[in-house]
Order: sequence, then C-alpha cells, then structure tokens
Amino acid sequence: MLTRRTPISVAEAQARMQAVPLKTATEVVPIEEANHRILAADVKASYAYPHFRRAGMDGYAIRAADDHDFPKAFKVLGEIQAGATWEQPLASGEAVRIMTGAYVPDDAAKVIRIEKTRAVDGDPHRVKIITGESKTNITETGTDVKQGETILARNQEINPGGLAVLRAFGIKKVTVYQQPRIAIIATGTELLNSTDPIAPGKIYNSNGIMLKNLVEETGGVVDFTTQLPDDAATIERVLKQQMANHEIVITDGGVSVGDFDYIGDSARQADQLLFNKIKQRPGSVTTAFVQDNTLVMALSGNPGACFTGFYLYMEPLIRRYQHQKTRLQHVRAILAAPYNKTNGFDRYLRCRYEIKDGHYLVYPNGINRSGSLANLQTTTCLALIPHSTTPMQVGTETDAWLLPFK
Ligand SMILES: Nc1nc2c(c(=O)[nH]1)N[C@H]1C(S)=C(S)[C@@H](COP(=O)(O)OP(=O)(O)OC[C@H]3O[C@@H](n4cnc5c(N)ncnc54)[C@H](O)[C@@H]3O)O[C@H]1N2
Ligand code: MOO
Repeated sequence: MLTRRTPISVAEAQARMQAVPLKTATEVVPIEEANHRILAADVKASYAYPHFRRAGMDGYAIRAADDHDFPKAFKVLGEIQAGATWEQPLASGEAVRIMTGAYVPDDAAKVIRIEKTRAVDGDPHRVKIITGESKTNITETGTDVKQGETILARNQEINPGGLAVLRAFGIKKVTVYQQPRIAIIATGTELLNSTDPIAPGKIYNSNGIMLKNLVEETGGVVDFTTQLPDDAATIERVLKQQMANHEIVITDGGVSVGDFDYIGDSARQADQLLFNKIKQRPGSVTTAFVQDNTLVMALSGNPGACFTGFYLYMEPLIRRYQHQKTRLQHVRAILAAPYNKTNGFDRYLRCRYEIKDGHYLVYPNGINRSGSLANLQTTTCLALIPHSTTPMQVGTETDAWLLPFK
C-alpha cells in the first residue's frame, strides 16, 4: 500500500527501540547448561579456596622448627597423596612425603621439593634434605578466595572459565536472565524451501538462516521460524499467532511499498508504530511496532539491509533483554579505499577493517547494494558514509562499528 512515511534518523530509531519496556525475568539453570548465559545474581563462595592447606610441590613436609642447618636426615612417617588427609602429629626430626595438591599436615610449615632431597641407604623410612627452600611451597587456605567473597558478579556472561569457578565451589545451579524467545517470519512468494531445486524467479530464504543464527549468537532463543507466501490473510494470521506467544517477532521482507508488502499494513494498524522509514541505506524501510506488549521488528527482505538492520536495531534489544550492552564496538575509523556513491541518507557501508599504526582503517567490502549478499561472510564492520552530494574522500575519518562474531 502506498502511504506517506515520515523518515527519522538512525539515532532516533535506536532511541525509540531503547525506550521499549522489556519484561526481563530470571530462571535457575544447572551449570552444565549455563555457558554464555547472563548471571542475574551474585554468586558467593560458601567456603574458602583452597579450603585446605595445599602442597604446591612434590616433596617432604617438615615443621618450621626443623627448617635450618641442612643437610640433615629425617624420619619419614608416611606419604600423603592428593585426595588424602593426614591426622598424625609431626614431631621434630620427622617428615612426610607429600604430593602436589595434597593436604598439608597442620603442623608442617614447609614442603621441601624432592629435588633437594636424597635417599638414605635405600631406606624408605628415612630421607636426607640437602638444602632448604626460600618458599613454603604451601598454598594457605583462602589464598585464592575467602569464604563469603563474590566469585562471579551478576550481569556478566558466564564462560568456560566461570564454569570452572562455579564447579570448584560445588555450585550446581545458577540464576540467570531468561533469554528472549523470538519468532522469525520470512515473507515472499519467491522463497523456496531449502530442499527445493533452484527455479527461475525463485530464491532460497537466505535471510532466515542468517537471522536465526544472529539471534542465537546474540543470546536469544529462536523457537519458531517459517516462510510464508505473500498472502495477506496467511501473513496476518501467522503474525498474530506468533505475537500472542512472543515478546519479540522478527519479520523480513514485505515492508516496502509493493502490492504484496503486507507487513507494512500490519505496522500501520498497530497500537504503537515506532517507525517505518529511517534515513539510512540500506534498509530505509525498516519498520518496528509494538502491539499488545509484543515488539515486531520488520526488517527489509534485501539481504544487505536485513543484515545491517539486525545489527543496528535487534542486537542492542536482545542484549538489553539480558541487561547487557551492545557488542558492536564503536570506533573512529579512516576510509582507506574509495567509495564513490553519494546518498541523501546516511549509508552504513559493509566494510572490512584493519588496525594500522593505532588507527582503524575501513575498506568497502565488495558490492554494497542492499540486495547483494556476497560480502556478508567477510564483512567485519559497518562504516558510516554520511549523506552528502559529494563522495567521501579516502582518508576521511568517520564512525564505524566493529561487528561481534567476526
Ligand atoms: N517503488 C519502490 N520500490 C521499492 C522501494 C521504494 O521506496 N519504492 N524501496 C526499495 C528498497 S530501498 C528496499 S530496501 C526494498 C525493501 O523491500 P522489502 O523489505 O519490502 O522486501 P521485499 O520487497 O520483500 O524483498 C526485497 C528483496 O529481498 C529479497 N528477499 C526477500 N526475502 C528474502 C529472504 N528471506 N532471503 C533472501 N532474500 C530475500 C526479495 O526477493 C527481493 O529481491 O524495496 C525496494 N523497493
Ligand atoms: O532501504 Mo533499501 O536502502 O535499498 O535497503
């Protein structure tokens, strides 16, 4: 349907997205499933770490009072393996053979490394310590973490190192933010199923697999995907169904002014139309609306615009849902190769970047049309070409956003 649209700036569109209230909730998950989840509560140490005095070297544990006038011989009381404990008192002139990681006897003050000892006449019950040690080779209780300390602070993403910390303290479950569940609906009668043979006029739903994986890498859960022909009734029915079950629905295609652009119609009828025209290329038709507490992000069908639109509007929203900032890194960068096209709208150019002499250099990456997709794999940043009637000169400084997952 052809109606007038009021274009707004990218900053304004992002601000309107940012102002959408999100109902974030928490859930408890086993730590085996917690990698990459965002902690919603501080995790405290229920005991110190290490929680016993631990040998840092293989050798012989001795008392402080015996730690002088080497070489001298000691009686060996026995052996402590890692995992065992030791109750027997250690008297002067006595030593205990001890392994790295093992429990140190309470009255031992030092572990003399095995390299500094010799056997005495092949007698397993005696050892001669040749020289002393400056270090104790004992890790005292709580050296790493004191009891009650915060071991992992809330609002951070758990990673494999963090899982090691949790396991070390015997923690079985953690409270994390719920991930937003997102439905993705691609529209277009031209869309084939992945198993169909390629056919004239038809294309595969390349945006679908890209969006699904972008959402997942950003921390969302995609629990519904479909592709629909340009049939107003079908699109409306499926969109309504999915809106009833989701806080966020992403659509792509059908937001322009063509005869079959039905998503645009839904947007116009919504409670709250956030925007349906942005002063940007690619993806000027990118649309967002809220209805019954569901946000619908209608991205353009053009692959370049779909990709860019995801990063500019969806990525920050999915991150915010879990109390995280965007992972796009804003930098000042220098246009390092020509881009001669001019535009009435700001262009978010798909580029590759490198760092040279402390500067970010951005290189336009192949064909930058809205409908082109060959550069999507190798694009590592978006660089701003401000709207102008003259091309931006090579060497000009501009804003750029480094993309995550690249
Ligand atoms: N008369 C006008 N025509 C168009 C205008 C305009 O202002 N006046 N705007 C153009 C611009 S700019 C864009 S961007 C596109 C936006 O179109 P839509 O977002 O509505 O998308 P479609 O028309 O459905 O498709 C555009 C293009 O993308 C292909 N496509 C669609 N879905 C997929 C998919 N899932 N995977 C891969 N490719 C997809 C589709 O086949 C088209 O080639 O409108 C311009 N037109
Ligand atoms: O708005 Mo469209 O700029 O070609 O993607």
